Amino acid sequence: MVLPKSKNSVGLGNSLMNDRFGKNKSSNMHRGNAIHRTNQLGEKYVTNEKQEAAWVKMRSVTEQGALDEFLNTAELAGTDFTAEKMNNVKIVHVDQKNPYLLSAAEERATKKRHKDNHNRLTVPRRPHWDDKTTPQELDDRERTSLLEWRRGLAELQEINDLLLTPFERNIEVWRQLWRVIERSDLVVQIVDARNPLMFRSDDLDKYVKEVDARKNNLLLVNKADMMTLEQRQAWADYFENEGINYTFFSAELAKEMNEARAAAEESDDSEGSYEDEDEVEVPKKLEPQEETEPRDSEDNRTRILTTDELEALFLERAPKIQLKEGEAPRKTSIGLVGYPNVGKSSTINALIGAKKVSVSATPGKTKHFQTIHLSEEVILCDCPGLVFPNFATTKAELVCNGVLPIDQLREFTGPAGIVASRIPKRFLEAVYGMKIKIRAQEEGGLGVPTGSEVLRAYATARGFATQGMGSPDESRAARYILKDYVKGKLLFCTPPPADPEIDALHFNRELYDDAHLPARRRGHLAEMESVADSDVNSVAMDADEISLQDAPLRGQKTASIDRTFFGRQGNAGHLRMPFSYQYSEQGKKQLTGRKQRTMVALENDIDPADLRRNGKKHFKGGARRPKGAGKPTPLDD
Ligand SMILES: Nc1nc2c(ncn2[C@@H]2O[C@H](COP(=O)(O)OP(=O)(O)OP(=O)(O)O)[C@@H](O)[C@H]2O)c(=O)[nH]1
Repeated sequence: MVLPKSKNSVGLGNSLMNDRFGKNKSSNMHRGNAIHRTNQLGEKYVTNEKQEAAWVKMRSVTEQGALDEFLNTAELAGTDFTAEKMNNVKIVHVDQKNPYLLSAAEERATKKRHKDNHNRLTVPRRPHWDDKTTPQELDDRERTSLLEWRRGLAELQEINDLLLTPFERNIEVWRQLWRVIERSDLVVQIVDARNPLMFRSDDLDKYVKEVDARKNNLLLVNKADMMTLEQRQAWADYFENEGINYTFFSAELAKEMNEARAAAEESDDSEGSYEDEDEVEVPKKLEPQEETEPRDSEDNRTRILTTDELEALFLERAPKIQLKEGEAPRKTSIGLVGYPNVGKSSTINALIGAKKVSVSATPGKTKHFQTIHLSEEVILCDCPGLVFPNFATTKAELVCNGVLPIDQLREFTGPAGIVASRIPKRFLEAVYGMKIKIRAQEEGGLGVPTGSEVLRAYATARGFATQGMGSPDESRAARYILKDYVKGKLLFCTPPPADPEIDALHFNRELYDDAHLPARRRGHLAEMESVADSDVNSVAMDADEISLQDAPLRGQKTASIDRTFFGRQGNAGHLRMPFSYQYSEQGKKQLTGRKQRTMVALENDIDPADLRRNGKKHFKGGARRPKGAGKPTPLDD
């Protein structure tokens, strides 16, 4: 499937059209200096040097239309070309099975092909250069190297009929990565805990060692607050078996801890009242922790580090700096790389203890290589978020992993099918206050909802209707549900590879209990499970019974639907993240019960996942103030 082309898409195709048909014609004619290049056949040719704004050059290019892809490759190669009209349109027959998803057997076969071709998933290397290399020569070599790399991946994709992530194609972004690697003593790959291998490039680890064998790698499994202890244990086993240097971290928890610290400090001065978000009792004052008890090795394998511990780990894992004679002392350089949205900015924000980089759910915010002086010893190098080449089973999988954007989605049945198969029906019903009507097993149903059944139920419960026919607007429902899934409001963590395979539903079973529901919806899961389906039907909405034609009544209907479902304490809102972050300068000063508990949990060695389940119990008898809670580290510059 070719995604709709962005209005802002750049590329030679657009430029040619503009040149030819006059748009910006006069400016294009004077746009750049002539550059003399030589292609691989030794033929000389002249190009105009592009003089684009820095932000245009750094724009991430991941998916290109066929023409742009072709022209861009030609541009990189500096070749002339002729176009040929191709006629390779695939027709997909829609039958019972969702054509956008794989059957279990197909998935196994695809994964085997992934394994067989895994070593072909490389990152582009920066070509060799030395003092004698001119900038022009280096530029040419870099382009040639990138071109060869792209050709290799295109071949891999076509010959083996494999689907790849929409990997970064912009040479400027790769140049940033090359610089970050060259500069760093320790390269930290940040990945999303929900699917660490999807976001990891093991070839990047190899490349780091190729650049300089003394450099080290660290895999930072961020968003670990979304995992259960058992899940962290399983992944720790896997990483250890594979010899991967890893650690668990949660930028979200760390941020809450920073905020809680700052607020606790303020509360020392004034007897402030805390805003408690739920019914859990929160101690008014945190007492200093007497001493830190030694942690056992199991705990070290799976614990989620605090920011202080993470900084210490960086220094521990980075090689000792060996200065050459006459060389001035320098700080240890830590390079942070990863896909967009894995939480690089959040990790850096948590580390510096103050908001310096904007945090956003939109991919591709960090677009320039930045250095941040974290302390007297550590300097962080933040690389733009970039998608590494990796295999994917389906585009639907890429959407669910947040790698393909939801807003540009045209085919939503595949991703919705994945959500429906992963998140238990009862849990979806309890989260959204809806009844999912599924096809009876005797009529060919599988006992679990299809994506469409979930979407219809959601659209009906929210009053989303299509224009004209007024049927449930599944496409609109899909956008909401998929965004909730990508954000982690509907949680699913991929198990590590194992033989025999770990059952994913069992692996995730602890994520669908009452404690993972929004506070005001707790209790409904148990209630629902105890009520027979027929009884539930009498209070819940039924996709076939509710008319969605009456647009002005939609809001009222939605509210009344949810009230019916949830009784008097009904809540039509969305599930709140257990550790959702609402940043504001003022917000920092408002210590909430939840944030205070997070800090206390981390400082008192309580598993944050456990904390959510048994919140109140942990705080009986009072909690203590963390030792060494201090102000954030000041920046050098
Ligand atoms: N639950 C949870 N969410 C997190 C964590 N870290 C980051 N997030 C969320 O993930 C989203 C992306 O975080 P960012 O820090 O902007 O990601 P990034 O990698 O810097 O993204 P780019 O700037 O696009 O490269 C935000 O919505 C964060 O709130 C975490 O540890 N736990």
